[in-house]
Amino acid sequence: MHTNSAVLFNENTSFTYVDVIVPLYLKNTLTWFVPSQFHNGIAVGVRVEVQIGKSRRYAGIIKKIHQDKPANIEVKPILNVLDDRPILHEDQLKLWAWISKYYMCTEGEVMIAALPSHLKLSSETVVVFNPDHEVDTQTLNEKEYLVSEALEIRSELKISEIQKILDSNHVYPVIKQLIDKRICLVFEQMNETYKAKTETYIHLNSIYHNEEVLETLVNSWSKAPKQLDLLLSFLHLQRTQGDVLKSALLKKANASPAVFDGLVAKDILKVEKRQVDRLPNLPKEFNINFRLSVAQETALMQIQESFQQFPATLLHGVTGSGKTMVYIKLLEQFIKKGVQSLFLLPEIALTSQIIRKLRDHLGGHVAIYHSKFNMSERLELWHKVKSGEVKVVLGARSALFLPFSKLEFIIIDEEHDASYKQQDPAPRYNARDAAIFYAGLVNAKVLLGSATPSLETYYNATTHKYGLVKLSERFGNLELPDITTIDLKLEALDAGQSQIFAPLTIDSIRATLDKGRQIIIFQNRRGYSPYIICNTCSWIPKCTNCDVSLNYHKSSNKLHCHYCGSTYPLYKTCGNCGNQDLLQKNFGTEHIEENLETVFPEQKVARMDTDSIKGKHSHDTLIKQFEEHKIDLLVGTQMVVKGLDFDNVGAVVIPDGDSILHFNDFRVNERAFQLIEQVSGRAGRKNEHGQVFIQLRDTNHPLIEKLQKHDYDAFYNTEIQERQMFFYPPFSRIINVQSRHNDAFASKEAMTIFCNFIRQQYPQFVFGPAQPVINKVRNQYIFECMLKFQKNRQIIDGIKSAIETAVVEVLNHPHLKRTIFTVDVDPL
Ligand SMILES: Nc1ncnc2c1ncn2[C@@H]1O[C@H](COP(=O)(O)OP(=O)(O)OP(=O)(O)O)[C@@H](O)[C@H]1O
Ligand SMILES: [Zn+2]
Repeated sequence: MHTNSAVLFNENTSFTYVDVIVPLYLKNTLTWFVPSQFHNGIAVGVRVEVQIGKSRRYAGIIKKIHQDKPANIEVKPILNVLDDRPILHEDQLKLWAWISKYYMCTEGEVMIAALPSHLKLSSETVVVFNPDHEVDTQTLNEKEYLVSEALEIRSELKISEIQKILDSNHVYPVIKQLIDKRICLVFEQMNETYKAKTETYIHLNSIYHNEEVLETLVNSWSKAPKQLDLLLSFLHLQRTQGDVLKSALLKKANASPAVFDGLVAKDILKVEKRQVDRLPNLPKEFNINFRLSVAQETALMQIQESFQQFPATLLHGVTGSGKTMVYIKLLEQFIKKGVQSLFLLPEIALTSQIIRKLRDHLGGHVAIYHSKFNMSERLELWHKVKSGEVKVVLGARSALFLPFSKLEFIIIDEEHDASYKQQDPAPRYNARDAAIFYAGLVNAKVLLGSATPSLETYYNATTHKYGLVKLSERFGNLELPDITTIDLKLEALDAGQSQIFAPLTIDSIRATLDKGRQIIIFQNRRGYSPYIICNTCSWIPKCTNCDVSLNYHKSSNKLHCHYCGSTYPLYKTCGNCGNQDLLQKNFGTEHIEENLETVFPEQKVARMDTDSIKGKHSHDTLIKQFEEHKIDLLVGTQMVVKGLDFDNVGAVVIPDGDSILHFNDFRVNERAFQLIEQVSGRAGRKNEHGQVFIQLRDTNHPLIEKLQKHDYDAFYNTEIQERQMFFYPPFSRIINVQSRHNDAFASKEAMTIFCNFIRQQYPQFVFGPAQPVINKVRNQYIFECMLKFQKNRQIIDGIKSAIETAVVEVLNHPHLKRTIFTVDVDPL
């Protein structure tokens, strides 16, 4: 009975509760009770340790503090407060909430995408020992020491194992400390392959920091005079230069590594492997050593005027017009004002080229947020952005989630790029659109840049929802390249030397090479040949998990599935009729590379696609080699298209234009125009006029003439009419829904029930169920439907809630409960 009276007593005083976001797929935000000892530590944006279920623990983020006891459920207490101040601002949480609502995912899923892994902890988290960090054990308390010692021996531990080691469930604060002290890292599969560059620094064992002890050591030195010499050189260097690099020490003392190792063995010198910032810490200085052209200057002024009037402005500047220089000028102004800016780029365009350019002119004011950088660096940047120390962040879509304190300017370069949209997993958000929403929240100005804007953005600009500024000439008054078509109906492929290029194309390539200029060959397909087909019965080998045709890769001499990565041995005979007459149809980048090597044996050929950059040549190395003219012919996929700036490209060749122009999607024309105009735009950017050669059969395709005139407006005017006629975006909104199940019938039934449910309410909006072109991936059968409807707030909200109800409805059928639904809002 006395327990009851205790509760009664407490209910008179007010209880404090917190709503907490945890990095999980959970439909509803959960609520915890805050024990009184934590009352002073809690705030919105602070991480707390919470338990879900019997044993799983998470570091969640406080979203709301309140006094409303949730009805009908037992509320558990939070276990710990992990931060002494919020790790993000309330505006960030508003952005999370918007993304979750708009893109129909949970805030937990947004949290997973938004936070660097070092800020996310859960029972499943694995922490690893940081091999590059010398642990100064004196700075650790007993618990931290125990864990760091265990980590050093075992190199990785699950959080549950750490709980055992400490014989306590309260381990999150200890782990947080160890992360802050850089002794442990949170393990992430993705980063395994990335090896940060390290340099070896030397320290004196701290017992010799005491002058007397050091003197005794030196004076009583007997054997190994070379070691003593080295030690003295070290002491000298340390006094004169501060941090001592091992390489510098050995050079100065002219000593061998063995002598050095002797001093380490005696525990006199200590070795510290320090991760080198790939980017040197540049001074925060400007170096604006260029002048804008008259056209650029005018554009700059118009952008500033437009900022007074519109929340977002489109800079529509042709390829090579120098949009980057205009961005740099604007960034300079915002930095000088003391406020922050965010420069977003598609991941793949985030190369050392653009990084170099920004840092050349804006120095240490620019920081980079890149998935290639290690996790400690990302955590450090997180804090520097929050404190306002960092003024400009250059990054891909996830940089939007950084905790800016006074963000006033967002650049979204190559705004048309589909990789701003995250495909898988959820949140399936478009960082461009989320950035525009966020800018509205914090009152920042947005500049969208592109030579080939998306239809949606150009529509917004021409209907005065956004401002529009044009930059219609290339810098240095260079002309845009000439586009020539090579008609494959008339020009047979060169049967002798090449099954890929027509003789006319080869002649044109040769003429360009003879002038000492470089060439880019664009083919949007990896591998050797996209598919193999039986000449007798037309059988095509397919992936048994994914129902897509397999691609032959010569380097592995195997057939590859580009969807699930499975490989298959090469077929010698047809799997259907047994005939041995198998043909390779079409060609991928690998085949082109090989072909060029045969036709141009004297020239250096290289390939840039996701296969080639995994190996010894990284994306950046290839770009650098091409810049330095060490490569004559560069074959590549989309990767060669994105915003690259080379000075000596004489020609761009597109060997298979038809495959770009014919594709089963309502955005085919937009994609084709963007792709061809962008890849063409890599030619003739400096000095001399560039050429583009497109091999194709469909030479009368209406896009070709518009491309030849580089007439975006003509393309837009035709395309926008078609969109209106067929009620596609930007005139309508689309949500795609897919069902997946390892049983084909179940998947179809699930989608059918789903569609019927939505149809009851919105009969005219549902298109489906349908089987997508690729209808089996990783042994899951896929069915889909498209919901297409008016851009009307009420309808959109209605449809979204109907989708949620319909999913629940389907999953209520016992035999369908394992169906996976994915919802893609504004799919690309
Ligand atoms: N004002 C200027 N002074 C000196 N060089 C300039 C200036 N403007 C542009 N350039 C040079 O012209 C080239 C093209 O500029 P930039 O790369 O900014 O074009 P862009 O508009 O971004 O093109 P794309 O859309 O094709 O990526 C670059 O090498 C750039 O350094
Ligand atoms: Zn497959």
